[in-house]
Amino acid sequence: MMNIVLIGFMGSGKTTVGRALSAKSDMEFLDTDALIESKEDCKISTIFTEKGEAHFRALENAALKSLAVTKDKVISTGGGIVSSHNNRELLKKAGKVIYLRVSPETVIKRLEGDISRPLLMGEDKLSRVEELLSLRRALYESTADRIIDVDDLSVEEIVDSIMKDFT
Ligand SMILES: Nc1ncnc2c1ncn2[C@@H]1O[C@H](COP(=O)(O)OP(=O)(O)OP(=O)(O)O)[C@@H](O)[C@H]1O
Ligand SMILES: O=C(O)C1=C[C@@H](O)[C@@H](O)[C@H](O)C1
Ligand SMILES: [Mg+2]
Repeated sequence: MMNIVLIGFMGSGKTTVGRALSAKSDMEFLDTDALIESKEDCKISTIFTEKGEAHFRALENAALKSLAVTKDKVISTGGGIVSSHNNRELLKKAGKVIYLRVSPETVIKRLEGDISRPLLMGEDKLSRVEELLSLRRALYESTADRIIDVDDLSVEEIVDSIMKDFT
């Protein structure tokens, strides 16, 4: 089977849902953020502070390219991966793309106290999330084969909803 690729904003649950989907479906799990951290042997927050966002985006594009040749995997992505046109093309080629759509309020609730997401570190997080989402919303939607509104769904419900498409 082709890959299942999860996209969506920070805190939408791509990593959490991807891992649970992998466990339930017996498909291997890959996460672009985790691939970058292990290849660079460095936390994403450190890559951002020491090398900058542009460098991180180059690493992310390379990670995604390396996944384009895989199959039968569950692939979770970084929240900003849709920002580049090349990435959007690679995502569509990589497999069935599922957008986990989340509201800004849910993002804030889920990531309260989190310090691992460098783009959400300053004051007034809600405005920051709304601003980033307004730049990305259309990109997530146009890249996705399917959209799931996840605000009111448990991880298990999301996993089951995705698996229904493949049985
Ligand atoms: N459906 C859900 N219901 C409740 N909590 C959830 C749900 N999905 C994810 N979470 C929680 O939200 C937090 C963020 O989830 P996760 O790290 O999977 O997001 P992500 O989309 O991978 O974010 P990023 O883009 O930054 O990698 C975690 O604490 C996770 O347990
Ligand atoms: O939304 C984003 O731009 C990001 C999301 C995370 O998954 C990481 O890829 C990184 O923190 C950047
Ligand atoms: Mg993640």
